[in-house]
Amino acid sequence: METIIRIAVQKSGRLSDDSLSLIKECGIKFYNGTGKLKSTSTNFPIEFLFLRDDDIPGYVADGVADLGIVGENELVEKNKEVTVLKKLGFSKCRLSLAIPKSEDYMGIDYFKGKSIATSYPKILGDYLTAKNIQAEIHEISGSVEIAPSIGLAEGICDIVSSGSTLMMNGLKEVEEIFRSEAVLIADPKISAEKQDIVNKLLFRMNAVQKGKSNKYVLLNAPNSSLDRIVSLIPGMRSPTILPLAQEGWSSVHSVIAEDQFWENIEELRAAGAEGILVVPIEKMVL
Ligand SMILES: Nc1ncnc2c1ncn2[C@@H]1O[C@H](COP(=O)(O)OP(=O)(O)OP(=O)(O)O)[C@@H](O)[C@H]1O
Ligand SMILES: O=P(O)(O)OC[C@H]1O[C@H](OP(=O)(O)OP(=O)(O)O)[C@H](O)[C@@H]1O
Ligand SMILES: [Mg+2]
Repeated sequence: METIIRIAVQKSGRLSDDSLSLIKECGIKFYNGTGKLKSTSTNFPIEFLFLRDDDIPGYVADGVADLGIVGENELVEKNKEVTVLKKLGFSKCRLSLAIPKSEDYMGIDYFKGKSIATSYPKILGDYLTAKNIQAEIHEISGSVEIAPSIGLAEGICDIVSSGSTLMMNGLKEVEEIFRSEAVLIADPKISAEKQDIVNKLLFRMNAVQKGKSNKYVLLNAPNSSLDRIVSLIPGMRSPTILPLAQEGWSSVHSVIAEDQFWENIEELRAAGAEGILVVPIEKMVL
């Protein structure tokens, strides 16, 4: 029988769209119609399980799924034996302590003897222990931001991204206790045959991620500036240089890192580059 791997992804929520887009960008085709909780790819030996994110670390640790995509917050909270293969760069958020806007806050001692509502009792408990704060942790599974206004707790510890949910509920963020993003996790006891398939998937994911974090750049420059320009955008091996129809000018093609983009462009212009085009890269294999 053909070996096939299983990946657990969130059925619907903050991780779902980016998880599925990443898999599609890896060229893997599958059906994910509403209500379908299991699906097999038509062109890659992988089966999908669509689950609540809370269950993903446990399924992977138990070997029910070989891989999973989950937030680091959920992974640390569930404290299961899994291997983190890769940070995925999406669903970035933080776990923070928040209190009613009207309260004065002078520091973490504020929480001594207070009650705090959260869906992350382990992460919060470990944090409070490390800070030597005794507080009562009130575990609830969702809509945590409502807790202070209904008298359930004095503060909360929950996920924050833009901060708008806190604001809409009359709360202010006072301590960030954990930073999170989506990660690809694996069962540490995976077989060698399955590991081969995982490696193929990782190769594709790396190519997609590298493509996203780099740009293809094309520009024109006087030949006298070429040395300087080549030193600014050395590219993968070295830039391509093609002569323009106009005497004394060349076209330079190279790759630059997205996060150095604006700095590079300024320096390239100062070095005499003009007609600069920057183009997205779909995949990049080094
Ligand atoms: N506002 C946000 N911005 C970015 N990432 C977020 C945000 N909220 C949550 N996340 C990340 O996405 C994960 C899933 O969040 P979501 O709100 O979809 O979970 P959920 O409601 O527990 O879903 P499920 O029904 O699967 O249990 C979180 O554990 C966190 O890592
Ligand atoms: O800082 P913000 O940008 O407002 O994001 C934070 C909110 O996002 C998440 O909830 P989500 O909207 O996913 O709904 P849920 O509570 O149903 O999971 C999280 O639980 C916070 O409540
Ligand atoms: Mg959940």
